[in-house]
Amino acid sequence: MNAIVELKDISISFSGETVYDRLSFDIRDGEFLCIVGQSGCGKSTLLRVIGDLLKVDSGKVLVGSRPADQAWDEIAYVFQSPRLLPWRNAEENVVLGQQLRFGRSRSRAEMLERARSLLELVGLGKDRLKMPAMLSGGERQRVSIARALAVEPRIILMDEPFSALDVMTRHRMRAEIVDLWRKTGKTIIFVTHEVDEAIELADRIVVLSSKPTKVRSIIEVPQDRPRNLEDPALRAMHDQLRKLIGDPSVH
Ligand SMILES: Nc1ncnc2c1ncn2[C@@H]1O[C@H](COP(=O)(O)OP(=O)(O)OP(=O)(O)O)[C@@H](O)[C@H]1O
Repeated sequence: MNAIVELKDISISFSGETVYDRLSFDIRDGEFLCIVGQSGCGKSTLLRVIGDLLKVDSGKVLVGSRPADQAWDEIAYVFQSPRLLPWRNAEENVVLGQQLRFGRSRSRAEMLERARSLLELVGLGKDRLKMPAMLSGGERQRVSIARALAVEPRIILMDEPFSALDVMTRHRMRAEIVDLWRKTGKTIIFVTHEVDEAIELADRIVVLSSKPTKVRSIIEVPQDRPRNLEDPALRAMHDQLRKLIGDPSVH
């Protein structure tokens, strides 16, 4: 499979402290990649580097074979908190994402139609006119996923998108994101501090070391989805990942 993101020997320091020390790995086109590692090892920073919100001190970041600063149109973000405008209803929030990306090159009617079909896709067809305050946490996060899809990225960067949700909703959202990933064929790069979440979702799991951060291991998860985390092979993977991460606060 072709690489859609290539990180080559990237190094970053903040105020003299090295975060990445020649970190390298590739992300495959269309894969669901999870990134795990100790708190503060640089998982979120990696998404900012791929999304060109942060420059590297040295090394190369290629997105779709282009330097990251020329590839912003390939990417959309879903953050831990949905970041919706409270005075715009669900569909207008999805329209706004498109206005910011496409400006006047796309008509309002087109943007509205796309917003509606994506809200339908994420299960909010009937809620499209609700204001964010009238939506549950999971529903708000679904709006932010629809907003990300609306700008037609090839890659969606997700930074612990379900960690603020209650346990039941979190489990449902995991199943939904796998379903959406299958339907849309996007590449998903998903940061999590929950080992089981990574095992449930990923094609591959990148385990980062603590700082100065390198790739400690890349683990393939070949099992069909939906996955039963009680499967002995997945239990063993869970233990292996926890050992590799080496942090008691990572579940
Ligand atoms: N703009 C910045 N200025 C200074 N230090 C920064 C900046 N951004 C990140 N860092 C530092 O870089 C390191 C990596 O941060 P990052 O948020 O990427 O970690 P993380 O693995 O996502 O952590 P967590 O799991 O706790 O969310 C941390 O030590 C953090 O303090």
